[in-house]
Amino acid sequence: MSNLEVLSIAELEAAAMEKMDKMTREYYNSGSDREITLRDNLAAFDRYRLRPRVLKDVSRIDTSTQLWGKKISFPLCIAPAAMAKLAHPSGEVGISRAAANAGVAVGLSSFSTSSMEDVVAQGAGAIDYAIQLYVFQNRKTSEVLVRRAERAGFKAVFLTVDTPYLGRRINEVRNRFKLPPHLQLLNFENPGDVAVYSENETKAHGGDKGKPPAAGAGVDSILPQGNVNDASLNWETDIQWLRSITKLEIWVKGILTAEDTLLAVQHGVDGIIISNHGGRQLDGVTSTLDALPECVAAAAGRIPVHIDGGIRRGTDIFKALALGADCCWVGRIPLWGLAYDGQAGVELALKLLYEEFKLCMSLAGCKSVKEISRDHLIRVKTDGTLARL
Ligand SMILES: Cc1cc2nc3c(=O)[nH]c(=O)nc-3n(C[C@H](O)[C@H](O)[C@H](O)COP(=O)(O)O)c2cc1C
Ligand SMILES: CCCCC(=O)C(=O)O
Repeated sequence: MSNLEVLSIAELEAAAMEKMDKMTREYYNSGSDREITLRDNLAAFDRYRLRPRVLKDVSRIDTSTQLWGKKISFPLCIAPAAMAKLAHPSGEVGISRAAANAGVAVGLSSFSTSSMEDVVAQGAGAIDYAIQLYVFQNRKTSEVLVRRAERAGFKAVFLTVDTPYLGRRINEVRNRFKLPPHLQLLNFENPGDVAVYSENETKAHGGDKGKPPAAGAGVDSILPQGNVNDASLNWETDIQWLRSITKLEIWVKGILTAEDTLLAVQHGVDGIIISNHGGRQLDGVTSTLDALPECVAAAAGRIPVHIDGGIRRGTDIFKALALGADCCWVGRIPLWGLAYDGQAGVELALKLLYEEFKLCMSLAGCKSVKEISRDHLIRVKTDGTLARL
């Protein structure tokens, strides 16, 4: 496989699989429980076909769009995903360099294995960054992180709201997920913020294979007891709390309904990301593409609506835009790129997606992203017949 030329994201995924150890591969790729949502995120895109228009002079195509007042080369950015150095030593820095070369924005996980300052430095002002935020029981941990991101030049906070508790990913428990000792979570400053367990403590935390694993023996074992995600997070007080500690744009990541879209608008958030955490949280929730139309209708143009989950091809980006998304984000693909060939692998992934998207726009008769509309799609019903939107 590794000797073959990688010509699609599917081939990149296959090539990356050979490069990762079992713990990393399964941590990156899996979803929660039966993985119904993980699979449906991808399948949803196949429930639409394209309705191309012809004779539209597509000799010049503009794939670009705007995000945070800056041009991005096409509507596809890099979603925050934890611990990229499990894939490759260049980690989030490699991803950031690739994104800067491709002209797209980056979301950085709270749990990155490169420091936020190092990551932002790679963009040299050419691209923008969002810091993804987990709100911990010790709010000070989150506050310090946000203030540091503001100083480092991030443009937005992505408040992840689908994780009051982490979903149950069987692989993490079975593989006794643990951050290898040579890696560190570099966005945390105080020793008690994240847990670095000794061998004995790891056992006490569920690492003893002879015994059933303790609750929280998955990836959340990197958090110390007493400072896990704050499950009391709520609309009534916490957008306001976040607003009181930062001037950055506040985006809510993890919305799947019109009701929550309306609440996001009412609470003055700057944008939302339709997301189910890549099928890693509540299994059985709707695919993000299926959730998108009701959220777009509820937002009614008042705030930008972005989407992540299951995007693997240029045509997927096109379909999400046709259903009203302003921009798409990818989580696993950059990790696969990194595992395959470091920064160059991420660049390859972004190039493939860019070229596929551009070709799709051309062949569907769209000269600019603004021209992509619901009229370019038709839905495949369960009985196989087609229905206009
Ligand atoms: C290995 C991995 C780690 C992730 N870590 C985070 C994280 O730290 N914070 C967060 O908000 N989302 C996290 N996500 C979710 C992504 O931001 C995104 O929602 C998801 O990956 C999109 O689905 P896709 O992988 O199909 O593109 C993670 C996803 C993966 C696969
Ligand atoms: C405690 C780390 C959580 C990372 C994450 O969000 C994920 O694995 O999906």
